[in-house]
Amino acid sequence: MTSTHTLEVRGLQVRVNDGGKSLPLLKAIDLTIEKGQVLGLVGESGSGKSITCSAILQLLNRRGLEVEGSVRLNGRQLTKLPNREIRMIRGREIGTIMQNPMNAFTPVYTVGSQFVETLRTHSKLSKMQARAQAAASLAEVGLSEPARVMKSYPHQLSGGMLQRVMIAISMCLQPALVIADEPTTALDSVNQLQVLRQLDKLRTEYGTSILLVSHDLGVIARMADTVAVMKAGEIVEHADVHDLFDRPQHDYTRMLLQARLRGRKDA
Ligand SMILES: Nc1ncnc2c1ncn2[C@@H]1O[C@H](COP(=O)(O)OP(=O)(O)OP(=O)(O)O)[C@@H](O)[C@H]1O
Repeated sequence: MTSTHTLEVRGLQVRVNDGGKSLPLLKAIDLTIEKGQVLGLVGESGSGKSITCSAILQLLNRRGLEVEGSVRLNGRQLTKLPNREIRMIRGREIGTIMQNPMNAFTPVYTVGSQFVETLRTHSKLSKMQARAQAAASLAEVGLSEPARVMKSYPHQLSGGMLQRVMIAISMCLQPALVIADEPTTALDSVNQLQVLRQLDKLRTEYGTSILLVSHDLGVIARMADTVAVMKAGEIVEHADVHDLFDRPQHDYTRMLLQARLRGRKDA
């Protein structure tokens, strides 16, 4: 059977062993994302959004959590792959953009050397070719002084700049899927807008599918094609973005939307 989805998650369960008792963190969730589409994942704090991202990235088994179910990327089952293969898939086929981009970089190497190293790990580019591509890509994401950015250490750049470096890496590697977990939460509104624009470019120009986690329903309304709503480790509603905002089916979704309206009035 051939899959038309970039990402297809079926019956994904995560359980934690707590003093001999096995407690569910994710309760058999299903998700799909089509090529070039953005799936927004929303839900209150602790509902399981980050666990979902980590489970898709195959990062949980080694943390002593029990994981079951199926995760397919362009039809290929990721759950049974050896670590070496998964490490190559992370970066090359699945890019990540996280809330705190500082964690994605090693503090003691320049941003340029880490960018070049990442490109060379996943391609056959020479050092010079990789440097040229990295600089061009930094300019493409709107960083006006690529040479300075390349020479900087991570702590010398702002969060918004580092987020855009992460996006620039994805633009070079053109992964099938980017997982963006609260990518704009730590940014001011100008940087937020720039990062969202670049994420949008990633999907329109490169056909990248994006799993976008955000507690900000304004960001979701602007970016997502479909939305999945999580509550206590379950997907309670998965709908087209317009249907979700116009005709929410689940009480919990209605509550999230009302909380947003209240937040706007209070602001
Ligand atoms: N390694 C772990 N072991 C045990 N429980 C965990 C582990 N990681 C997360 N949890 C629990 O799983 C639940 C879901 O956490 P998760 O971080 O996915 O929530 P979230 O929806 O991303 O929240 P937030 O919006 O605050 O980031 C929480 O109750 C959390 O305490």
